[in-house]
Amino acid sequence: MAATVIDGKAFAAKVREQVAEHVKRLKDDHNITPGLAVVLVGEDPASEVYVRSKGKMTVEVGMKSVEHKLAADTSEAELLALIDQLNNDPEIHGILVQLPLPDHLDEDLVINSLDPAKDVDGFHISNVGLLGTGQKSMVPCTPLGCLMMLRDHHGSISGMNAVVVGRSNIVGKPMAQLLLGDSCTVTIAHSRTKDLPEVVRGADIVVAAVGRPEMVQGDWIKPGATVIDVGINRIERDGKKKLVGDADYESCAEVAGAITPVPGGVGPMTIACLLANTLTACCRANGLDEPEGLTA
Ligand SMILES: Nc1nc2c(c(=O)[nH]1)N[C@@H](CN(C=O)c1ccc(C(=O)N[C@@H](CCC(=O)O)C(=O)O)cc1)CN2
Repeated sequence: MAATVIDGKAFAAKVREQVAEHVKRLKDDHNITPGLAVVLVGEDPASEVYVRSKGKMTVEVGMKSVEHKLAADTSEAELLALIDQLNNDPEIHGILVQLPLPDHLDEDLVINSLDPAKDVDGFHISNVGLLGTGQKSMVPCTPLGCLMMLRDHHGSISGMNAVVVGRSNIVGKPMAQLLLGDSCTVTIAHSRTKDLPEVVRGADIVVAAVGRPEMVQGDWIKPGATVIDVGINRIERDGKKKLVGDADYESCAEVAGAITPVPGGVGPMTIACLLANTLTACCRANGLDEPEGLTA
């Protein structure tokens, strides 16, 4: 039987609608407008597209959007000075530094210079520690989006076996923490895991976040399992450019119970969750209740 396709694009639109309703209420009841600052260093074409969409969607949900586009040769000191200015700006509740950064900039140093309360990417070491210890934190957008889709599809994922294929700080590790927080039995696997197909075959939930085009194959999937594909890989096939995930969609969809497509699955949820996180950061900064259903 063919898998149910989890429509991330439609789900993300619903999340953005909910965010917009909360933003309106914040304005009407408290005269507060959440503000998001996005910092882009350099001219990576994909990053430029993502930053443009973030700005557009921020404005669409009624928030204040600020974009800082810096030259590729911006020094670390200049970038840190801008972050310090944003950390101290009361109209800015969320700050995001678009990744990847040019090689001469120390990503960890830059991320850890953000005010953790404004770190809407959830990459600051304080937020990583808070998430790892089950405390209130800012949660990385892509894993949060995956969790929301899983909760929506399954209701509860408690007790399910989840295998996260990939161990990045941005997706794999926080994803595993979130699944554990929802009482899954979690395995973090990766490209060097011994007998990876057999490990994945034990999973009720497979999160493919390994960064290798179409690596997870249909015969690795337990019949009826849910496949969440985080990969975004631009490949060329039959002379045509194509966007594919880290799971081989055709073969996995034949066996899985549900699957996210690429494009139109996890990707759109990333920006929707960024907006949700900005709203959450704004509510926390103002001592207001957090929006229900939009946090981990
Ligand atoms: N500071 C950050 N940098 C990066 C992050 C991040 O979460 N924070 N994630 C990615 C890029 N990214 C957002 O920044 C992002 C990637 C993909 C999508 C998306 O909607 N993808 C579409 C396909 C779009 C396309 O055709 O290229 C989809 O999957 O349907 C949104 C945001 C790295 N950097």
